[in-house]
Amino acid sequence: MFIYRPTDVPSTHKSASISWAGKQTDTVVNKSLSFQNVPPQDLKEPPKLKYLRENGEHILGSTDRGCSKVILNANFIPSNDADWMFETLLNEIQWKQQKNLKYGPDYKEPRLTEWFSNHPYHYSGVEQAFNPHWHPLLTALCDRINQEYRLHFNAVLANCYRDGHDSVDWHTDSEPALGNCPPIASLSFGDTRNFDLREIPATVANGDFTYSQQFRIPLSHGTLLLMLGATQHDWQHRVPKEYHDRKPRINLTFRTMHPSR
Ligand SMILES: O=C(O)CCC(=O)C(=O)O
Ligand SMILES: [Fe+2]
Repeated sequence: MFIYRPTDVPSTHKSASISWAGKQTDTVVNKSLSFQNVPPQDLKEPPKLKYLRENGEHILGSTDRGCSKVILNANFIPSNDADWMFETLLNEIQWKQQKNLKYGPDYKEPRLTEWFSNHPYHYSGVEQAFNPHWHPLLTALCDRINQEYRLHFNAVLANCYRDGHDSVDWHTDSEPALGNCPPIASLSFGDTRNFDLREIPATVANGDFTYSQQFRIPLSHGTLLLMLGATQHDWQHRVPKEYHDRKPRINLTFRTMHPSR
């Protein structure tokens, strides 16, 4: 790509002397226009949003912290089981709308949540009290994920998105209590919603994500997504609001709490 800039170019012609108001002028300068090549960094195109839809492991990227990757399993819960699980969780969890003090004293999160763990959880302006009263279905799902993927989850944040206006903004799940490079398992039920990931630039100081790699993963009924390696340090994620109607969706994010940290 080129950028158009006018430049002063001395005439290469042996110009005839020009007389103006009785005076001779010897130098003729042509105001001409030329195209100059501009250094590539000014012209970088923002990377295109890439969709991840295939089951299996996807490497997002790698930094000195290590590799960031996700594992997608859209068949983790067959749809007939996912149907009754969704209804059970929708009806039997004590959903509440939390305040998020990061955005002001009266700001309420645009979704409903409930936290299950022997420990309280504090994340970006929200305080979830400890709640050891796990729903038996959550215990069963946590045990199954721990066994199949050899993980040690002991906490779950349940999210309910009532419609397309509910969302969660860009964030990482990297609170100190989750330890270094925490694995997170996310299990979805109900309507499909987009799950976006964007790379945190090495120089994040100005908060400019224009040139960050970005992935979009549509998460459907019964889908398990594991976020592993350095994903919580090097990538942010969100569930954006939708312009079209969406039916309710429940998402369970399983985490490992290390209370001593
Ligand atoms: O709903 C989702 O898929 C993501 C939820 C999430 O990022 C969170 O609870 O931290
Ligand atoms: Fe998250």
